[in-house]
Amino acid sequence: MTSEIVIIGGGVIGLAIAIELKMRGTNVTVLCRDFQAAATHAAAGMLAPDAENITNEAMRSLCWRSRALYPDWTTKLEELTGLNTGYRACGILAPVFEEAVGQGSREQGAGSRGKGQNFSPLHPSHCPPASSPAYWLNKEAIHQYQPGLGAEVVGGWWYPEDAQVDNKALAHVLRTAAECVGVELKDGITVEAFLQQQGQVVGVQTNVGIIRAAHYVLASGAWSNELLPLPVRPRKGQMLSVGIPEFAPDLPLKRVLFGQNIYIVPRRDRLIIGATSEDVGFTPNNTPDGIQKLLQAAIRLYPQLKDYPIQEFWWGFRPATPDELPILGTSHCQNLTLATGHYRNGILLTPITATLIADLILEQKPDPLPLLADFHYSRFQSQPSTSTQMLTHSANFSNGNRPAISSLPIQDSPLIIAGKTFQSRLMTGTGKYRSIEEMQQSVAASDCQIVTVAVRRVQTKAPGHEGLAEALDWTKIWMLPNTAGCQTAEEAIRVARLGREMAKLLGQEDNNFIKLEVIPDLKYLLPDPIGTLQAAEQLVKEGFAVLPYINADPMLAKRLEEVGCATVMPLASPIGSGQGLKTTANIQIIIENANVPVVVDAGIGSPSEAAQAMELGADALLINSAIALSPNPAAMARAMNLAAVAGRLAYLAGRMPIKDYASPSSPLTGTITN
Ligand SMILES: Cc1cc2nc3c(=O)[nH]c(=O)nc-3n(C[C@H](O)[C@H](O)[C@H](O)COP(=O)(O)OP(=O)(O)OC[C@H]3O[C@@H](n4cnc5c(N)ncnc54)[C@H](O)[C@@H]3O)c2cc1C
Ligand SMILES: CC(=O)[C@@H](O)[C@H](O)COP(=O)(O)O
Repeated sequence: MTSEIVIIGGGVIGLAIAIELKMRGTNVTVLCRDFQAAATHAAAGMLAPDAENITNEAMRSLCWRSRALYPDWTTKLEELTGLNTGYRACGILAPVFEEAVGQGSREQGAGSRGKGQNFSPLHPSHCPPASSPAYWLNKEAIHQYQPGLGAEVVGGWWYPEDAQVDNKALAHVLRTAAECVGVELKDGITVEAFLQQQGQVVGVQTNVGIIRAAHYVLASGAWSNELLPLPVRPRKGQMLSVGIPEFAPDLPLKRVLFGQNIYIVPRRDRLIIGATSEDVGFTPNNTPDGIQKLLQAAIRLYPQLKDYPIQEFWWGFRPATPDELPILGTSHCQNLTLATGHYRNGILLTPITATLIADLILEQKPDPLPLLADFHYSRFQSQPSTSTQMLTHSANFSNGNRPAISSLPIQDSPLIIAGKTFQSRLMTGTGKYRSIEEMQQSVAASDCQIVTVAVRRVQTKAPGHEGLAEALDWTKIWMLPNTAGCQTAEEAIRVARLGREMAKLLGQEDNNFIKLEVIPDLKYLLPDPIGTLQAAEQLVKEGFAVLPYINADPMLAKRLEEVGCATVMPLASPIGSGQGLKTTANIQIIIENANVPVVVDAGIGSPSEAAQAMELGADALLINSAIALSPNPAAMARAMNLAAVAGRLAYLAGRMPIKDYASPSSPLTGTITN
C-alpha cells in the first residue's frame, strides 16, 4: 500500500492531523494499533490553559490559540458529520480551601484582573496569565455563584474562557469526519519500526508487512518511545464517573470545578471525576487507593455527589515528556514529522496541532510566528543535531598546517540509529582492559558516543566489570547494553530486558537499545542465526531498538531488517581474534542492500582494517579487543577514531579506479627538451 502521508496513531492528534491534511488535498492513511486504547478516550475533556496554570510562555500561548480555535473547529466538524462534540464554553471555577496570605483583604468580591494589568501573584498556584481574564471570588461570592460547594471552600478563581469538550464524543466525531472526507483508517495495525535510509524514512514495518508513504507523522501518544528514542513516558490517570440522579436539580453543576489534585467535569447526565497522576509505566487497571483518593477529594469539593450512583471507572496514559511540553515539528528524518507528548493538554491542543503540523508538512511554511520552535525534539538532545552537517567529529587536524576536515568541500549526515543521532561512527566496548582507568582513558581518546556493556558481566560483577556503572559519564555516553554470554534466544530476551532496566537506572530513561548476541558456540563465538532472528523479532515487538550481532550473511541481514532491527552488525572475523576483515565480499553485499545502518563488529585488529571497513561504506564500527589489548590502549583508541574518520572520508570522497598498467603521475606532454 502506498499513501502520500501515513499517520501513526489514531488518537485525537493523529485523527485531527489526518482530517486537516485530507481537507487540503492529500491522501492520508491512519495506522492505529487500537483506536479505543488511547488517552483520548480516557481524558476529562477540559480546555483549561488558565485553570492548569501553565507557566511556560510558549506553551501558554499555544494553548490559548488552540482554545480560541475550538468553537469554529468543532462547529465545522459537527456540520460535516451531523454529530455533537459536546463543546461547551462553560468556564472553569477553581475553588481553594486556604486563602493565600493577603488574598482576602486585597480581593473583595468578584473582580477582574483585566487584560494586560500588572497583577502581583497572590496565589501563585492559580495565577493565570495577564491576557486571559480571571476573577477572584471571595467566600460569599463563590458559594453564591456555585451552590453546593463544600463548606471548607474559602474562595476561588473563576476562569470564564476555559471550556470543555466531551472527549469521547469528539473522538467519535473525528473518526466519522475522517471517514467522510476519505481518510483511510486502519485499525489493528501496529507499527513496529521506522525503516530509515540516509536521513529518510523509507517505510514502516508493521504487523502486516511494510507500508510505505512519501511522508510520515508520529502521533502515537504515550507509546511513541517504542518507535523512536523520544523521552515520552506514560503517566497514568485514573478516573470515574457518577450519574446525576433524577432527584438532583437539572445540571446542578454548571461549570467545571478544578480543585487541588481533583476536578469534576459536568456532562449532560453525569459528572466526570479525575484524575490521579501516577508514574507506574503502562500498569493497567483502577486501584482502590486511586479511586478512594479521587472520591474523597471530590466529596470534599462538592459534597452532594456522595449519594450519586457510581457509573464507571477507567484509566489512561498521558504522553508525558520531562518538561511537560509536547514534541512538535520536524525530526531527524526529512520526511518524518513529530506530533506527540501532549501530556495533560492533548485534547486542548488538538486543533492548533493539526493546523500547524499540516502547514509544516504541506506548505513547508515552517512556523512564521514561530509557534513550534519551543517544542522541537532537539531540546532533549545533549548535542544539537542537524540532518546534514560537515564531517567535523573528532579528528581535528587543525593544530598543524593541515586543514580542518570541516573546511573540506564534503558533506556527511550523522549516524542515525533508531532515530537517535550520533556524530561518532566508532563504538567501543568495556571488556578486556587491564584497569578501569585504561578503559576510561581509551573511551575518552576514542571520542566514541556509544559504549557497549555486557549486562551479564555487570550483573555478576565479573572481573573488570565492578564499578563499571560509575566509571563512565552516562550523561555523555549512550549505553549499548549487550547480551554477551547468552546461548539461546530466551536467555538473550531476558538479559535484554535487564539491560533496559540497567540503562534506566543509570539515568537513560529513554534508552531502548540492545546489542543482541546469541552465541552458543564458545570456540569461534559465532552467533546462532536462527536464535538471533527469533530473539530480534520478540525484542522489536517489545519496543527495543535491536542491533543484532551476526555472521556476515546478507540473507540474514535482510530478514533482521524486515523484522524491524535498528541496524545489522556483521562480524569482520571472530570476536577478539584480531584477524581483520575476512568477510569483505559479504559485508559489501549487506551494505549494498541495507536500509538500516551497517555496523562492522568484531575481529578488527588494526586501524588500517578499521579504515578499510569504513571505505567499503560501513556506517559504523564496533571495536573492543584491538583497543583494550594494545600495549597503549588510549593511543590505539585514538588511532581507531582517526581510522574511522579517514575511512568514512575516503568513502565519501570516492576511490580512484584500479588500472591494469602504470600511468605516470607527471604529464608527458609539455616537457622541456634540450
Ligand atoms: C486521565 C486523563 C485525563 C486527561 N484529561 C485531559 C483534559 O482534561 N484535557 C486535555 O486537554 N487533555 C487531557 N488528557 C490528555 C490527553 O488525553 C492526551 O494528551 C491526548 O489524548 C493525546 O492524544 P494522542 O492522539 O497523542 O494520543 P492517544 O490518544 O493516546 O492516541 C495514541 C494512539 O496511537 C496508537 N498507537 C500507539 N502506538 C502505536 C503503534 N506503534 N502503531 C500504531 N498505533 C499506535 C494507540 O493505540 C492510540 O490509539 C488526559 C489524559 C488522561 C490519561
Ligand atoms: C564488546 C563486544 O561487543 C564484542 O563482542 C564485539 O563484538 C567486539 O569485538 P572485538 O573485541 O573483536 O573488537
